[in-house]
Amino acid sequence: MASSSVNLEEIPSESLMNELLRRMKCAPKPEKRLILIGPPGSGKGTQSPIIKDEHCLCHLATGDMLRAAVSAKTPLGIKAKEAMDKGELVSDDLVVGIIDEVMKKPSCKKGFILDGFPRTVAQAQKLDEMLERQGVKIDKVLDFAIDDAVLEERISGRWIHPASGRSYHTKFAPPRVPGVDDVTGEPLIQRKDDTAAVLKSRLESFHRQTQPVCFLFP
Ligand SMILES: Nc1ncnc2c1ncn2[C@@H]1O[C@H](COP(=O)(O)OP(=O)(O)O)[C@@H](O)[C@H]1O
Repeated sequence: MASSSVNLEEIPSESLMNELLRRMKCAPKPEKRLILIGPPGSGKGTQSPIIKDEHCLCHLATGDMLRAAVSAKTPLGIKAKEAMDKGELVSDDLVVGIIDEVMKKPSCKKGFILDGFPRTVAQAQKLDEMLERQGVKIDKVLDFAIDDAVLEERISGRWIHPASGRSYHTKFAPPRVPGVDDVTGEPLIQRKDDTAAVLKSRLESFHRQTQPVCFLFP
């Protein structure tokens, strides 16, 4: 058996124990590949971490990845920022490139949750090609069919912890301490696109470009 090059002595015992417990819990879990589709504020980002932990999957949230790229001012982030600020979709080729890469992460070995991808028919066709190359398929598509009328209150009260993507809501899911993340105590922020005006544009993009994707799945 190959000897590990990692010096385990430097890793805290609690971290080692937690990782061992996680591996024992995850080992018997079947592989699962899920797509979550729904309008902004429909609950994809809230439900994903719960599903991820229960089924030992990686959570691939294209919005979070794009926001990280924008904040790091990477070439990808600079290209994506303008569309995101307007609530429009980022170009298919940019997003397809991201997903193709991250799906290969070791943490996606048991499967993944696609949150916010595919968002166009072209992206769905590219996803089919990626899955065929990997010899895997989508097991379930969860359609968060929420009425537009309730989304503005959800979006305008949403606060997030940027580093983890954990989301809160001032009325429906308040943090234990106002304004700070329950786990790290770090400050929460509101997304630049979480305003009534930008939501209108995001909903228009959703109904025009993303909703047709739902009809691709039996
Ligand atoms: N698959 C995608 N294709 C194109 N643009 C995307 C995609 N995923 C996210 N984006 C961009 O990132 C923004 C935020 O995405 P996300 O966090 O999933 O927000 P939402 O709450 O609208 O689902 C979107 O409004 C869009 O500009």
